[in-house]
Amino acid sequence: MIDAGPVFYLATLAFLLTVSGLLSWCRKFWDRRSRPPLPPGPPSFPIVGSVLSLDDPTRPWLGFNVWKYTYGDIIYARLLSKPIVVVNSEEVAHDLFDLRSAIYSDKPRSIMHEPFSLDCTIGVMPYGDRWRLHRRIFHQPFRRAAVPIYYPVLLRSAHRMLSGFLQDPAEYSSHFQMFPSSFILSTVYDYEPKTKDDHLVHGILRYVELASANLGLGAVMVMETFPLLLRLPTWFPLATFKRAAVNSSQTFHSVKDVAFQDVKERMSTGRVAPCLVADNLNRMSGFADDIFTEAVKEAAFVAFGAASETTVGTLLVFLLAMVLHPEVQAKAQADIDRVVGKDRLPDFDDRPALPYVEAIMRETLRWHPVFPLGVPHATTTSDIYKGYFIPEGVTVIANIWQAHTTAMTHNEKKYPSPDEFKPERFLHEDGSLTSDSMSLAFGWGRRACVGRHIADAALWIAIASFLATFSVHKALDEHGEEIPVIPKFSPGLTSHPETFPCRIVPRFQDASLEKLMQLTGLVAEQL
Ligand code: HEM
Repeated sequence: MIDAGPVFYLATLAFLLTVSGLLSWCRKFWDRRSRPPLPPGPPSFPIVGSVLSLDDPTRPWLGFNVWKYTYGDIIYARLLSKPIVVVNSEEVAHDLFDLRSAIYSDKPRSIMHEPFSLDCTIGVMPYGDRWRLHRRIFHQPFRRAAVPIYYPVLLRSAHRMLSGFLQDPAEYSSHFQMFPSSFILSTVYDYEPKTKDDHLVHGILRYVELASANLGLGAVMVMETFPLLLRLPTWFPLATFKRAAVNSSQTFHSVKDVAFQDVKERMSTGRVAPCLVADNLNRMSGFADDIFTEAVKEAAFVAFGAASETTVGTLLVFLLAMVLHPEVQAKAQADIDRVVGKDRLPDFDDRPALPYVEAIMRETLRWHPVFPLGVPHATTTSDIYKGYFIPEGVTVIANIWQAHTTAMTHNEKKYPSPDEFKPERFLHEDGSLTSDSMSLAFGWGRRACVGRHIADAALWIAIASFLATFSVHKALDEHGEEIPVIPKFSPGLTSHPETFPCRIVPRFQDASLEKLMQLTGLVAEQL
């Protein structure tokens, strides 16, 4: 008779586990043998994956460029435990994200999203019905045809930014920051913040700071590797991360609810200009269900974060380029003076007559894109591309920076001398604009930036207004000598120039606030 004691059960369990382990290994082995190879890539080691092959893991795009010369335009690697596919050419990016968008429009999952309420933000939402709903909510107010409605708001926001430069030129970053804060809150909530200490700006910025301070690559990797850390109670001494998550999530929900409610109340008295919240609620004509209402609240809150860092970063790149290239600045200013004159400031009607200013904007987006690696996508199913196997669920990164810079290597005619700031590359010999509108900087396919039309209008008016009224020069030391500017860029998902010394000087006559008010038409309370 068989003794069915504990030893027997343990032995049977061990046997079954071994057999199932062997079967699963055999299946994986067979799958691997029967499918095409993965794209080539750097060696991968246990735990760290291919991280050691990157010279500077905080600026991975530089390492991806180096990989390109060995492994080509499509690379497979592992960053710690995350498998990634790096796309290193515009052609491959177009093939995958545009032409196969049904497969390449998902976003990588992370256990960090939900604790910080990032699961409510469209940019990292999985490809599916919830994302579609959010995308429609954004598309309605920010589609190309709707953007001219916001021209007055964009002009006002740009003019208020100019008054900031006049009053305190050294604080240029914070004036650039105020510009998107002002136009995005107007276009989303019909709300114009008066100062940078405004309660709504403050609340949203607080959330953005909390989330970005705690969601660095290192922290994410640690949490992904040891997910139990997320279960620590908030009172636990080492649970600072958990406390930050609770804090940021509370901020997210309370600020989004209050701001939304404010618009609804004003709508009931008919005092709301066109904006994301009102347009979407009007579209539902009183039939908005809870899911839709919540999605509008979330999308409205998220718009600020999406618009703010990208717009500020791009304007900082513009300012840096002007300091380094006074000849470009002077040429643009001569054009503006000729077309607009000195008695008024540029407006959107002047845009077609100012191709050189347009070319400066495109070159700014090309020279140093704020998303050097775009925003990563993921695959919904496996795929085979150019004979390589692309696994399901893999993170797919478009090396936008690479697509810009090494276009020289692959297409000498497109962006020769890519490190140089040359707006002329976007102009024909007769001075008219080429068809290259630098759409690359806004991503690809179904997940491409849904705010790109308003971003385009905002960047243009900010650049044109600045050049019309101010010049930026290198700062001077105590001997009157120019202080050299050595460009340094921040690491991270978004990258922008670190603060640099410069002198911003007015170029309009009687450079006073009164004169600026005359030129802009702003009244004292709007400054
Ligand atoms: C200089 C300005 C901007 C740049 C360079 C920029 C760039 C980008 C990029 C590269 C993406 C990711 C695309 C992808 O996943 O392939 C993105 C997504 C997005 N952008 Fe922008 N953006 C800018 C301004 C704005 C503005 C003003 C808004 C205003 C609402 C906005 C809203 C969004 C949203 C909601 C997404 C997520 C789209 C989705 O996942 O479906 N962006 N942007």
